[in-house]
Amino acid sequence: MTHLVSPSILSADFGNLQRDIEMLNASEADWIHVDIMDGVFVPNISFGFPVAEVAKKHATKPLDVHLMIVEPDRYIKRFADAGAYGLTVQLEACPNLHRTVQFIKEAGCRAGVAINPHSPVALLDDIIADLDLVLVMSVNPGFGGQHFIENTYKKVSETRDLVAKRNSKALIEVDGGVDKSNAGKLYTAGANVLVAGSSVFASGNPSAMISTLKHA
Ligand SMILES: O=C(CO)[C@H](O)[C@H](O)COP(=O)(O)O
Ligand SMILES: [Fe+2]
Repeated sequence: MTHLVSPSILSADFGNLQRDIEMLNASEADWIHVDIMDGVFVPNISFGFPVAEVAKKHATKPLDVHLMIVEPDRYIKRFADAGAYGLTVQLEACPNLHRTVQFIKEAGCRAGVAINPHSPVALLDDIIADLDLVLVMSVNPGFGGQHFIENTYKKVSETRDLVAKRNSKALIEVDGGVDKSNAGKLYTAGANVLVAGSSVFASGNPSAMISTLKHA
């Protein structure tokens, strides 16, 4: 079973971003999670291309870019050019999701789709075979440091069942409120990739916390 950790730089120190990314390079982190928020799809604005490019410049690990933006098709090529390894769009932001997924692949990136806490896993039924990643949101997107929603475990196991049923190769990622208290249970439910922002960067020893999450 694949167990990866993707620390979110949303919780990094932006005054010392290079230092924090070098810490991630030296840690057991597998990917680096980059949260793009537009203030329209979500009620918060995080950062855009310049910060993603700094992440790419210093990171030795793949960038796992999570687009919490409306009309993501307009920006897929630019994030691919900025060095994204994976591009994950929100299902709720994509009226033509199949086309968006093809755009991501044509841009040379792994294609991910995120579902919000209120969106049923069944909405992925006819797209999951085309995906490299499903991101099950365990908070309402827009902010770091929120409380983990318990219904996520059920959704992760439903996603695992759908991946098997549709013979999909998609990894299952969970994002929001992930910490050492829920990481092991998420892996047991079927998660492959855990995103963690505040639990990593607010801990006294981020690198050790990444290892704790990876081996939970
Ligand atoms: O997509 C996100 C928020 O919308 C972030 O990736 C997520 O919240 C990570 O932060 P934390 O681990 O602190 O919850
Ligand atoms: Fe995220």
